[in-house]
Amino acid sequence: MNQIIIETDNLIKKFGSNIAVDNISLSIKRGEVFGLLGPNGAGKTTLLSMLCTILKPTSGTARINGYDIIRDNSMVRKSIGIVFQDPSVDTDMTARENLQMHADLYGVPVSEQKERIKDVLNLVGLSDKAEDFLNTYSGGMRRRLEIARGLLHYPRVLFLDEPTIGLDPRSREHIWDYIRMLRKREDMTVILTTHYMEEADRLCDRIAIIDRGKIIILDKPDVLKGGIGKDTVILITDEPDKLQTVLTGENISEDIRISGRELKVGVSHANLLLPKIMESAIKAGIRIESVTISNPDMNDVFIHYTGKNLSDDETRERTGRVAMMKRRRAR
Ligand SMILES: Nc1ncnc2c1ncn2[C@@H]1O[C@H](COP(=O)(O)OP(=O)(O)OP(=O)(O)O)[C@@H](O)[C@H]1O
Repeated sequence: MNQIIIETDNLIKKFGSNIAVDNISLSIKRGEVFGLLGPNGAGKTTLLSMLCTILKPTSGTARINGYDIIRDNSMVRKSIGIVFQDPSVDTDMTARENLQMHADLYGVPVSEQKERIKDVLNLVGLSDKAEDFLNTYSGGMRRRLEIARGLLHYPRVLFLDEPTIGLDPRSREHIWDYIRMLRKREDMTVILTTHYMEEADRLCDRIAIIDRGKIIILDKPDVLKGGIGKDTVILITDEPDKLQTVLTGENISEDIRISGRELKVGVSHANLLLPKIMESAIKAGIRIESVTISNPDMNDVFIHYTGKNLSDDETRERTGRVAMMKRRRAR
């Protein structure tokens, strides 16, 4: 489990004067699910494309499964599976025909093709749909088939660029289950990019947040969430202004916001400070109607490190873009 399967050394990619990937060095362990988060244009796809040998680095290099991405690129390609953003299954074929065509492209020996196709279809839960035409598949099923296709040659590392974009919540859950199973059953390393913070949180062992081509922070989701040092205590009271004055006077927090009867108090460790907050309120004769503690989530982490919020407009816009792309392809 501790064996390093991906190692990058000062990887740089420039497009003219634009530095898309700016000196990235990182190590990823065998069997990890590793997430790359970042705003649009942060350099995630460029980094993945270099690791997949689709793009040549401007300088620096990386090793995957022991092979150098520049010197041994054909061995790197044999070690990896790729599922990139653009939906690319041919809808006029059955799932089996589609996999057959890709088994030929990947150079899977003919004698092994039947068994492998059976295996990967089973792995993504599409065995009973093998003879169905892909134009009858849902978006989630097509995505699962793309993952099956990326697994045909039994790669050690699977790259997933936005594996669940445009899918409904139930299909996303399905894809998450398959990714977890792959890691467990196949000891496969999975590198994924996503714009869904909850997805990254629930799925990834470690997450790197990238902005302007650089890794800003890299750690386990729990450490990232704990590290921004901010919980929010939400108090409902008839006297929010008075309570704010009391809490400020007691030096409990400088980050207190009032909205109607609600008082939001930003603190570093809510569990430790809550008794003190309640005690101060009681002493001042202020009645508290309810108390809730809100811990930081990955979205808070993302905003903290990038200053941007991906949870709303941008995600919706991207989802719409992919839906449009699919509609165009279907014509
Ligand atoms: N082929 C290219 N030619 C010129 N510039 C490029 C090319 N590919 C990417 N870039 C630029 O490199 C930077 C990083 O882009 P990249 O697509 O890697 O970001 P990203 O984090 O994957 O973004 P997104 O989340 O939108 O997919 C951007 O400024 C982009 O405009």
